[in-house]
Amino acid sequence: MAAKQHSRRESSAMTLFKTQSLRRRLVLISLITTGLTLLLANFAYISLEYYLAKRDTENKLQVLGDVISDRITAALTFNDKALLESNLNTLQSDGAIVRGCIYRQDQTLAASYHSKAHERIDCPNYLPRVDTLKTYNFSRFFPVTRAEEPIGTLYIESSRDQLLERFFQFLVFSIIIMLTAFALALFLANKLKDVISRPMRELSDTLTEILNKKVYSIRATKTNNDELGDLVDLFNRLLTTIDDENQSLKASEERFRKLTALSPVGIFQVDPNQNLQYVNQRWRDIHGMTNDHPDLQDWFEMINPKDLVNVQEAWNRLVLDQESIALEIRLTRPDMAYTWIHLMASALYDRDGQLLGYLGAISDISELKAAQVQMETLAFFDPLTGLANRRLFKNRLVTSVKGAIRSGKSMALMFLDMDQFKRVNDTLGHDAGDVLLKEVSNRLSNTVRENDTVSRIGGDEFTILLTDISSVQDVRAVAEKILRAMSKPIRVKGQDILTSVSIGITMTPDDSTDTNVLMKNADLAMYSAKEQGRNNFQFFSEEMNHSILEHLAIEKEINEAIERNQFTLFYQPKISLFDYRTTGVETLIRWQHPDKGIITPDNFIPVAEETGQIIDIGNWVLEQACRQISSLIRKNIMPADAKVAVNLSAKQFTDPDLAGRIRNVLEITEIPPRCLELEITESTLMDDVEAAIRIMQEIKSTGVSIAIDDFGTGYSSLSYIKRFPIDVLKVDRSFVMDIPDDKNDMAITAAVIAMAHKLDLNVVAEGVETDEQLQYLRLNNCDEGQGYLFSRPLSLGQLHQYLVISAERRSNSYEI
Ligand SMILES: Nc1nc2c(ncn2[C@@H]2O[C@H](COP(=O)(O)O[C@H]3[C@@H](O)[C@H](n4cnc5c(=O)[nH]c(N)nc54)O[C@@H]3COP(=O)(O)O)[C@@H](O)[C@H]2O)c(=O)[nH]1
Repeated sequence: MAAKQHSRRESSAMTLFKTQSLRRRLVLISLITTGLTLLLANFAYISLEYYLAKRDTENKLQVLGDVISDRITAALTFNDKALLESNLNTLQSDGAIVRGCIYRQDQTLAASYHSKAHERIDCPNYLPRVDTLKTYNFSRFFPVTRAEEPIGTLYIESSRDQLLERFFQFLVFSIIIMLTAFALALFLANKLKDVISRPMRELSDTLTEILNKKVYSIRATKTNNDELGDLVDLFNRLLTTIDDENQSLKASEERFRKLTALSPVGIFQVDPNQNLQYVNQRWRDIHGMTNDHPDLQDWFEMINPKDLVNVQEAWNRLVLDQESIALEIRLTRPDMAYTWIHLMASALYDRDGQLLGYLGAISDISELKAAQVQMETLAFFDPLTGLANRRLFKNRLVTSVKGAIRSGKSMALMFLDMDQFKRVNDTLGHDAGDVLLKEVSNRLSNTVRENDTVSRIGGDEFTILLTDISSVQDVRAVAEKILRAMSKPIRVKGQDILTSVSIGITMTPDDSTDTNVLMKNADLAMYSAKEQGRNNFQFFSEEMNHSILEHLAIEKEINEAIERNQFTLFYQPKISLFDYRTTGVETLIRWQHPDKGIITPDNFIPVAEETGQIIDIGNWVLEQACRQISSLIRKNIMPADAKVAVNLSAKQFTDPDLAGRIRNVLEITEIPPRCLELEITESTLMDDVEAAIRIMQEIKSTGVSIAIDDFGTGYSSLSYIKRFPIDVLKVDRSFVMDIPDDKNDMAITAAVIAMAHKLDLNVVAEGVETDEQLQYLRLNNCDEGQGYLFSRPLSLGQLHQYLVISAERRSNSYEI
């Protein structure tokens, strides 16, 4: 308990001490240290003094006692009081001796002495016992002996007063010294205060000033070069560091403010208690808020109810798990404007990882969303016709097939391709083409039910999905309805245009349930409809697939034929209808198949055209024909002004290397450019008239001639023919073959010849087989003819022979 009280007192004293100013504590410590040191020193000194004085007195008593006891032996034996007293009186020499007493052996007083200063202190009549002797003086008993026989006792008592007086004097002296030392300590402590406490005070004042003024450029003054000076240096360095950091913090804060002010993004900060702490102007603009201190609750109230749950969940993740969040939110602003925003936010920590709040950025994505909607519309709908596009069609096809499988009903897929759309586009322009497409789209949409999907999947290609089909008859009825709808003329740019479509139809699940297969089926059926003469519909059949397989087999075989040099060239002469000279030859390829014999080009050129193999084949034909005919010309077997005509396929015609290739062939085969003529079908040229003109100009720049092949079948307009840089026009065999039976064809043939002459073109009639045809052509001034009447296509050897014979006949003036 006492210990507890003691320790409590001690701790409260310590607390009191610790709360004192440093200066006071320094003074206290100095005084306590000085006081304790002096006290201890004085105590030690006094104790030593006392001990030494006591020892001196005792020694002195011993000496006196020994001397006197020795001297008084006889006097005591004889009880000579006077002598005894005389001996005792020697004690007078020592002022400190209080009394001296001599006792006989029977312990009675024999003689006594006392100092004058202690008259009242007499010797007791009997020898006092040591334990009963009550005196604060020093005293001692000495036995008096004679022949070692005790005969009495000497008692001497010395006063302590002198000792005490000396002690007292010393104490007074010590106190004076202590007080002086205290004063000195106080003085030194004050000095120490100046040395230690003042710089500290100054540091503290500087710090207070910095804190009050918030000016971190203030520095403490260094007055000492000691440890305190070092402390001031360190303090100033610390201030410099703080100042630097403060400056950089200010700069970064300024940057942040400027950035946020200029930011196209709305920036906000929320404190850990979820109060909106800061928002920039852009944030206010996006939210249409003018309030200086917007409230987070107000912001939450702007959120579209459809997004509220999402936002709450994300917000909880942010504030509870400190997870970063990013989400798109719809807001209704105070001015009722509907806004889409993109919000990103994450927790903000200080350097020590203490949560400062949440920082976020908001951008207005309303325009982006609108564009997205527009893009989605564009992504799924054809902008011209408003019909579903290929992508939406494919989605619907997948869904419809699944629906058909589920419901057990049938679905029909129609693939429609407009007949001759390209011609309208090329002749009347793209605006007209657009009008046509829109009208066709309308008619198609009006022909089917609302549940059915009409799509425009390419330029002039459409698809129709007919769902819930009960019988093939229903599909047939729809296809017929479409053909009927298309048969009415469409008014475009003041002209009535007649258009038609070719329709391929496939059914699910009967034909397939695979959407890709269905697409392929419908496509095949559509091509079949085209082949059947257009403006009709065809249902898919397995035979169509077989023709595809056959197609693939041919493709493979063509590759082998190229590798194994199975192609050969035949030449069909062209004859002048004025003098029956051979004006040239048309090169016609043949395939010498090892198993199937000679295969004519109609059976492999279309496949080679589709697969692109025609480029290699065509290049080979061009080079080989030029080489062979050049050789015949050089040998004078072929007339020097005769031409070799080479057919160019559509793919070859659009090959960007064509002109270069021609130049190269002319060079390596050494055939004069005027001896080479390229035949390009009318339909190839009409695919893209402007491009065709450009390519033909390039071809013409090589010096070779161009002939339009199969003229009359490609629906070309006279205005284009006028612009084509061509030399020859070949009237298609289909017009010649019905001469003289078909008056129309005859009239067309005559008109074409006349028109070609007006355009300064040479006219060649194809497929001349009969004399009547020849006569009619001659009558109409057709320049040249080509056909079985003159010669079938000939091998090189046969041509050689033919030319030799013709030359001979000519020299014999033979005429047909
Ligand atoms: N791109 C290339 N096409 C070529 C090449 N070689 C030929 N062809 C084209 O193939 C088509 C068929 O040609 P082909 O079987 O050789 O038939 C030609 C003649 O044999 C045939 N002809 C000629 N005269 C008559 C005739 O009096 N009666 C009749 N029934 N047929 C006749 O006509 C074909 C030539 O026609 P054209 O080319 O229109 O002048 C054919 O389109 C060839 O062009 C080639 O190397 N590359």
